[in-house]
Amino acid sequence: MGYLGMVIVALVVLLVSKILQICRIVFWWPYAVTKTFQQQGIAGPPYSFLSGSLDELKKLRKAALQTVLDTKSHDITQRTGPQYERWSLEYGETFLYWHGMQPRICISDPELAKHVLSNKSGFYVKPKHRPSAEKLAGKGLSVVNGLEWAKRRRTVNPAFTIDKLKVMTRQMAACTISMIEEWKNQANASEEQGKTMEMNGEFKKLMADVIAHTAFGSSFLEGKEAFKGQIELQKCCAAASADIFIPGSQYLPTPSNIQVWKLDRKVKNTLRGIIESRLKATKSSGHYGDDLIGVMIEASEIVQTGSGPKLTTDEMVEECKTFFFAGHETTANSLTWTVFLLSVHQEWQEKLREEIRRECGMGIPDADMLSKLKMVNMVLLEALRLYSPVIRMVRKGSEDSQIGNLTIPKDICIEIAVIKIHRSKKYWGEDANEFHPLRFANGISKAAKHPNALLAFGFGPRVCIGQNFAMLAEKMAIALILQNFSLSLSPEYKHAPVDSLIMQPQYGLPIIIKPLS
Ligand code: HEM
Repeated sequence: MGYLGMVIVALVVLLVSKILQICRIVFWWPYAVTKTFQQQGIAGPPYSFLSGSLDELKKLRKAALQTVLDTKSHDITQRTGPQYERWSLEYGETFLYWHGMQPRICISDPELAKHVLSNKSGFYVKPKHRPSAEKLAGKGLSVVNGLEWAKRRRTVNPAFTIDKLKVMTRQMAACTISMIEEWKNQANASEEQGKTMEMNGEFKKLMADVIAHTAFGSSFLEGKEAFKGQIELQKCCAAASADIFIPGSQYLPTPSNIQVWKLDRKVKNTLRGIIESRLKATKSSGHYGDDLIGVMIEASEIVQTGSGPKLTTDEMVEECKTFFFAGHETTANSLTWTVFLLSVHQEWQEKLREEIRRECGMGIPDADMLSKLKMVNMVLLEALRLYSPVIRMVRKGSEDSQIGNLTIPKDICIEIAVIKIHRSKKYWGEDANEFHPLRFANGISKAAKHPNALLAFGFGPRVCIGQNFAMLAEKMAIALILQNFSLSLSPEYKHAPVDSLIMQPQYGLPIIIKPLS
């Protein structure tokens, strides 16, 4: 056989092995996975070629989006996670479905969730995001695994110490006061009795402001510019996440990819600019600053003395993106749902106002005063339970593993249905779908029949690093708002929570605000 013949044979062998590999993934793998779980008594919606269960999922979501719920009903799973209701009814509490080509075991038991999230044996890692989602969240703390994750967590942790949070509380107050002043101007200029404001938009602006100030200090204006780009990216990614993903398609110059590339470049360049000018300023002043980039630069400087983890400028850029991605929409929406609940349950609005006046008077609250607002805390937790911004968490076993009675082969994703755990009657009682903040009177671990039934901030080593920050920012906002305004739900409001990566009100939250004398 000549040289050309050998090349042709090699190419044919390569082609055949590739075809076999694709057939294995596309045909054999779904069959084998389904069989493995059937043998363990686990069923689920049937697998369709390439799209898995996504077509059915899309249909369920589309139908759910047409509905509007009763304002007083907090039983929202039918709208925000219709697949959980339908599939657990048809196939049982634990079921298998296909997120495209990716098999997912869906669990809704807090003990199983605890096992996965505590990750004691290091088995369960965060699965790789689709490339579009990676552009959004960055390749920062919330997505990396293993040693890289440990290094990032160690580096960013000092940004959330009590001392740093106290400094940040003052910035939170300043941002919230500027929002309140604007509301007062608008309410006073309004000829009606009370002014209608769309709260979800207001709280997104507020949280962008708070995070820009706490992350970038004096460079907050440039920071806000970067975040604007990231909000645009989020819209592109939310649209892409429901579609089938074809590996490699992210490199094709399609109009949506080109838009994502441009936005990503803009966000990164702006953040790089902020970090580089801070590096220069730090060299001349010797001060790092109390904000996130100050903390990260300080951590990188320690490196040069050889005793700590090094973070490059690009890694810092990724962490800034993560900080915004993980903290902005979550906190803004958590605040939105709290205000919604306080407008529906007027008696609680009164109770909180009394507590705020008692502990903080009419002055600007500080971190110590905020820590005394027990009832505000309970209401925030109940809002996080009923309207958890993060409705699911996903992990992947890097080895075969055992969860309860189930053997889960390596590479199968485990989806924790937070929304279902949060309203399980088995753990929360018959009033699981009702607003009852006093269930948290003795703390989170005593509120339900399982100490870890509240998973709004996750659990285990990867628990939300910003949870104290978020609770402080929310308490500050609630305290200042209730000191100054009474809130009632506008008749225009449509109760339509939607899962758009983060749970939010589909048509916003119009609230009538009346200044208090
Ligand atoms: C009410 C507001 C918030 C909610 C409900 C929330 C929820 C969560 C949840 C559920 C996780 C765990 C995800 C998982 O295990 O898969 C998480 C992780 C994370 N959160 Fe939050 N979060 C909030 C606010 C914030 C804020 C304000 C920040 C930053 C300022 C932040 C930064 C992060 C980061 C960096 C992670 C990843 C931690 C790691 O993987 O080590 N979050 N958050």
